[in-house]
Amino acid sequence: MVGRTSLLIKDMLSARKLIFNLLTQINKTIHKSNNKLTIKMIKRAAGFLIYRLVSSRIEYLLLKASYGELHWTPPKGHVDPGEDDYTTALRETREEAGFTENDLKIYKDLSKTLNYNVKGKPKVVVYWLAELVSGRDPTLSDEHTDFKFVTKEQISTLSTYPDFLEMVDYFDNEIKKIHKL
Ligand SMILES: Nc1ncnc2c1ncn2[C@@H]1O[C@H](COP(=O)(O)OP(=O)(O)OP(=O)(O)OP(=O)(O)OC[C@H]2O[C@@H](n3cnc4c(N)ncnc43)[C@H](O)[C@@H]2O)[C@@H](O)[C@H]1O
Repeated sequence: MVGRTSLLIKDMLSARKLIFNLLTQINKTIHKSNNKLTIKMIKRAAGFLIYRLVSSRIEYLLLKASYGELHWTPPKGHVDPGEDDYTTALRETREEAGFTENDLKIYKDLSKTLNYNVKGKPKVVVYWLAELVSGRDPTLSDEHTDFKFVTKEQISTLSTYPDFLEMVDYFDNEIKKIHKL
């Protein structure tokens, strides 16, 4: 009896481990606290930190959301089921700013991933760096009411999230190397 019980417990533990691994693979996080397992869906989004050069000044594009806290972010949005991050970044940038690949020089090898919580749920956002080469202004959708091209210093008046500002710092240094500024 004792042997059968310990076998059963062993089976349950392996089953739990199997479920844990499977759920992790399908993009969920599992948190263990007070011996209880809770599962949180991870929201995933992708976009581009778009900059333009005006003489040798670097200016970044931010869009003002028409909902919620009316926050400012680069063009980005949720990854649809079956879509890869890069395709999402292109689609959302086209939908939110009207820019296609023809408007941009995309640095596919330069990307940053931000991890933060929205309403208690984890969110992952992948940004690639892209230069606006067409010189066009964005065409906004109804998700945004305004846009601004701002310098790195001015960004902190529109967004105060430390990880976002660190990312801008990182890209700013890369841009200076690319253009030998
Ligand atoms: N409150 C709301 N009311 C009505 N409709 C809504 C809504 N929120 C979303 N929607 C709908 O969802 C759609 C947007 O979807 P998408 O356009 O597909 O996705 P998104 O850009 O990732 O959404 P969002 O702007 O919410 O994301 P962010 O992480 O910047 O921002 C999400 C939150 O995280 C905060 N945040 C942003 N960056 C952060 C960071 N680095 N660290 C911590 N928090 C951050 C923001 O301030 C914001 O509070 C809209 O069309 C709208 O219909």
